[in-house]
Amino acid sequence: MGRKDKRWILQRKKDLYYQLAKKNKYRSRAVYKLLQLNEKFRIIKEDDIVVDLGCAPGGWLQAARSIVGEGGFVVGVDLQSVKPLGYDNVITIRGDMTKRETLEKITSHLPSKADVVISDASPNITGVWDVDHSKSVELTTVSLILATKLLKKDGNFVVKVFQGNLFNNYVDLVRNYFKKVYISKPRASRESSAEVYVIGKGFLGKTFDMNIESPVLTLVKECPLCKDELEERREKNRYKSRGVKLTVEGEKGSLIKKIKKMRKTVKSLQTI
Ligand SMILES: C[S@@+](CC[C@H](N)C(=O)[O-])C[C@H]1O[C@@H](n2cnc3c(N)ncnc32)[C@H](O)[C@@H]1O
Repeated sequence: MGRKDKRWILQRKKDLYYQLAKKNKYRSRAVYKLLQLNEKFRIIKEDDIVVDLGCAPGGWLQAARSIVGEGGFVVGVDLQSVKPLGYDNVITIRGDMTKRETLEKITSHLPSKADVVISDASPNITGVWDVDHSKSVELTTVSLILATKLLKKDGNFVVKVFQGNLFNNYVDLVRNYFKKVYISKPRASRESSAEVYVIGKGFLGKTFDMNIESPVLTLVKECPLCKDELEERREKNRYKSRGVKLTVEGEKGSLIKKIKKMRKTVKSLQTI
C-alpha cells in the first residue's frame, strides 16, 4: 500500500460521516448528503415512488427507503450489481443508464410515473479536470433526460454535478423543465470536492427537447439514448411532413420499432 493510500484511509477513519455511516450500517457516507438535502428542500416524502440513477453500493437507496417507508417504492440502477437491501419495495437493475433498454427496464418495474428522480452517478475519475467535468455533465444530462421521461408532473429531481465551465449551461437547461431550481452543497459533501447538487422542484411535464441550443447537449449527442431519441424525432418529423399521424403508446414499447414497422406498411401500400 502506497503512502497516499495510507493517508486516505487515515483521513477516512477520522471523517465524521464515515463514522456515522459505519455505526448506522449505511452503505455509504453519501447517505447523509441526501438526508441533509431532503431536510432542506423536501424532495422525497412518505409513500413516494423514487428512481435512483447510479445507486451502488446502495446508500441513497437506504436513505430513500427510510423516507418513503412501506407505502413507497424505490428502483435503483447501476453499472455494478447491488447487494439486495432486503425490502420488497426496493428493487435494483444492473444496467447502463445511457442506454434506452435500461430506461425500458426501469419503466417496466414502476407501478406509475415517479414522484422523484435522484442521481449521484459519477463517471470514473481520471484526474484530468476537463475530461472529468465533461464526462460528469454528460451523465447529469442523461439523468435530466431520464427525469423528464420518468417523472410525473410536479415531481422532483436531484442530481450531483461536478463544477466546471459547463455548470451554468447545465443549470440553465434544468430550469427549462422545473418550476424552481436550487444549487446546494450539503454539509456532508467534502469542502475539497468539486461536487454540488442541483435540485429541480415541480416538474413542468415538458418533453425533453434535444434541439435546444446548448453546449451541454452537444456533449451527449453521441450517447446511445440520445442517438435513439434523435432518430425517433427525425422519423416523427418525416411522417409529419407526409401527413401520417402517429399515436405514441407511452415509453414502454419501442417507438422506433413501431415506426419502422409502419414505414414498411406505408411502403407496401404505396406499391399496391
Ligand atoms: C458515487 S457512486 C453512488 C453512490 C450512491 N449514491 C450511494 O450512496 O451508495 C456513483 C455510481 O454511479 C454509477 N454509474 C456511473 N456511470 C453509470 C452509468 N452509465 N449507468 C449506471 N450507473 C453509472 C457508478 O457505477 C457508481 O456506482
